[in-house]
Amino acid sequence: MDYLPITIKIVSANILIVGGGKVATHKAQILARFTTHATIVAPEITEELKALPFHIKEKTFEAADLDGVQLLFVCTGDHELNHHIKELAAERHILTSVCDDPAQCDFISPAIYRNDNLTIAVGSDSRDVKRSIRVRNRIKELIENGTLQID
Ligand SMILES: C[C@@]1(CC(=O)O)C2=NC(=C\c3[nH]c(c(CCC(=O)O)c3CC(=O)O)Cc3[nH]c(c(CC(=O)O)c3CCC(=O)O)/C=C3\N/C(=C\2)[C@@H](CCC(=O)O)[C@]3(C)CC(=O)O)/[C@H]1CCC(=O)O
Ligand SMILES: NC(=O)c1ccc[n+]([C@@H]2O[C@H](COP(=O)([O-])OP(=O)(O)OC[C@H]3O[C@@H](n4cnc5c(N)ncnc54)[C@H](O)[C@@H]3O)[C@@H](O)[C@H]2O)c1
Repeated sequence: MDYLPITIKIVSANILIVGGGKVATHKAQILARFTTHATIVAPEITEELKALPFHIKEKTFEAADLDGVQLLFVCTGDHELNHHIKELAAERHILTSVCDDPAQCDFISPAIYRNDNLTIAVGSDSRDVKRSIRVRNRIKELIENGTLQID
């Protein structure tokens, strides 16, 4: 077991997503359920991502974009670039998740079910993300059809 499940207070954290494609959009949509305070940097950014209440920097990533960042999602489609950004972030001790390389992740995003203040987060230590999503969906269904009581 390499990963400790914890919940992090992010309301005033400096969060950066590098990348503006399918995966970055997906991560940002989940993030937007928890905060309005994040920055996106990428030369091409989807319309769905631009519609979120985040700070958009439509440009190529530079090392200076990491200044002051506390939590980083590296989500470009370029494996080498992702690796390079992770190295820059490590020098700066920034907690980083790399979308295409679980072994490089300092943290991993679980599949989340949220009901008021109750959060159920399902993870597989990065081994089988489809299983995490499947189990989260089953729990959600059991709660929503009344089979699993949470009150
Ligand atoms: C749960 C969720 C949370 C979130 O993202 O916030 C999440 N991935 C989600 C979606 C999703 N991921 C993938 C597909 C396409 C599946 C398909 O092919 O059909 C979809 C579905 C979609 O996009 O709809 C594929 C995929 N995922 C990773 C890789 C790279 C690799 O493993 O090498 C590849 C393969 C790329 C490839 O090979 O092409 C990596 C990671 N994905 C994780 C989390 C972490 C492990 C969590 C755990 O411990 O289980 C980890 C390790 C790192 C991280 O990202 O934190 C979120 C669901 C949110 C929700 O439903 O609410
Ligand atoms: N972690 C996950 O949940 C998950 C899920 C599915 C896929 N993936 C992996 O994620 C990766 C990204 O996939 P995608 O579909 O989002 O790719 P994509 O091609 O849709 O998007 C790539 C993004 O990277 C940006 N980019 C490229 N060069 C850049 C630079 N120099 N600076 C800043 N941004 C730059 C582009 O502008 C674009 O917005 C793939 O390797 C895929 O295997 C991860």
